[in-house]
Formats: sequence, C-alpha cells, structure tokens
Amino acid sequence: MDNAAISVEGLTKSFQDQEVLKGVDFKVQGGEIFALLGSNGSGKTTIVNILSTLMKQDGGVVGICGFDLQHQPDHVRQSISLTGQFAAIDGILTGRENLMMIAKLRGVSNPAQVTENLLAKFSLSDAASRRADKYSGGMKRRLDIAMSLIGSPAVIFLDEPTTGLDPEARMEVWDTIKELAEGGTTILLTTQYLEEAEQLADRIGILHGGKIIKTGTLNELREMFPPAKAEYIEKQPTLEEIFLAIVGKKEEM
Ligand SMILES: Nc1ncnc2c1ncn2[C@@H]1O[C@H](COP(=O)(O)OP(=O)(O)OP(=O)(O)O)[C@@H](O)[C@H]1O
Repeated sequence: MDNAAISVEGLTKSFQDQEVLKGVDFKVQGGEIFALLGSNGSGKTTIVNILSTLMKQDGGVVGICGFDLQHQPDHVRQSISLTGQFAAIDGILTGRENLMMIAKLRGVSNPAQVTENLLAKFSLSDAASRRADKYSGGMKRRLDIAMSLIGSPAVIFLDEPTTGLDPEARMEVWDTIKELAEGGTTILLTTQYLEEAEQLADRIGILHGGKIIKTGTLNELREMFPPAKAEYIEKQPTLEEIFLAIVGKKEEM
C-alpha cells in the first residue's frame, strides 16, 4: 500500500446482472481535492458508498490512509467522514445542539469548545441558537459539513455537496470546501456539475462506462484539446466541452 490518502485499484461492483463498476482505478494524495465526475447513474455514489464502508465491493483493493478497506474497515471508519446528498441534520435542534450532539456521540474531549470553533469557522455563530430547519439551504449544507468534521477526519467524502442549492449557496459551500483542503483535509467529491469540478478540484477523474477513463488537472485535460480559434479570439475549451469530447470519443471506440 502506498502513501496516497486514497488508493483504488481494480474496483468492481455489480447489482444483480448490472455491472456498475468494471475496474475503477485512481489515487488521491493527502490534502488534495479530487472530483469524481460522471453522468447520472455512472456509479459515483456507489464508489463513495464502498469507500466509506457502507457497501461491500465485489473485487479490487482500496486503501484509505494506509488502511486496507476490506481487512481494516474499523480503522478506515475512524479516518473518514461522509456527507451525502441528504443532510444528517436534526431540524428541531438548533445548529449548536446538532454539533454538540455529534461531538458527544464521537466522544471528543471538549465538545462545547469544538462546537463553538466550528460555528465560527462556518459563519454560523449568529444563527447558532436557531432551529436548523429554519436555515437556508446553504446554511444547512455548511452545518452538515461542519458536523462531518467533528473528530478531525483525515479524509472527507462529499457526495454531490451542492445538489439542490441555488448559485449563491453553492458558492458559500465551495468556499467552505476550499478552506478545508487548505487546512490539509483530503477531499473526494462527486459531482455532475462540471463547473463545480472546474472551481474546486486539484484533479478530476472522469467516470464513464464503469471505469475512470481520464484523470488529470483541468489544465492537463485542456491540453488534450487545442484551443478553438474563433476569428482573432482564442477560446479555452470549458470542462463541459472536454467532458463531452472524452465521453463521446470513448463511445466511438
Ligand atoms: N443498492 C442498489 N441496488 C441496485 N442497483 C443499484 C443500487 N445502487 C445503485 N444502483 C444502480 O447502480 C447505478 C449507479 O448508481 P449510482 O447511484 O452509484 O450513480 P451516480 O453516478 O451516483 O448517479 P447520480 O448522479 O444520479 O447520483 C445505477 O444504475 C443505479 O440504479
């Protein structure tokens, strides 16, 4: 097992006769934001569910923070946290109470201090005494991410962190995610928004047909496609154009 924070080799998974993952390979280094980009139903959530020990793989080897997923799932669980498409918040509790509850459940040594620090870090101190079901979509998602940070996991999985949010709330969540990575947390996020991958990711993996068909930084992916020239204006291809070109090419092969 190498030093990568996340290392996935030959991951396979089928549901009945539907082969969803056909040998997925990728690595994420510590402190990196890696975006798993794929269309609806391509298997992004399946990968996150397997990596976060919620679902068993059929084959392949996964290492998280040096622990083998199949043989050391408890160690893996202690190193990670997952924020899914549906927030884990209890709406009748305040923001502060939600954080305190998780801090106590996870047995952190100073739950009140951890709670106040997280409220401040996520700009939720002013709203801390309000019921969480009265929060805006962006505030709820920020609270959800704050809750997932209790216990300082080394790796965070964010499954479609901004699905259903309006553009302003999406930008708030993006800022939060960028700050986390700057603090050294490794982040694997799934998204179907190309702009999200473009904004956040150090590297992007394109999941298509059950495999990661391309991995690279946005610039590396861009270099595969020469800039399109329109009259005298040079235009860089957008990630959307790159994605469609890669996925389209793959289907022709
Ligand atoms: N528990 C399950 N039982 C049967 N089929 C499943 C199960 N979980 C996922 N699938 C199927 O596996 C495929 C991949 O689903 P998955 O949710 O991983 O895709 P996704 O890329 O996350 O999609 P989305 O962007 O819509 O969330 C889909 O065809 C889905 O119907």
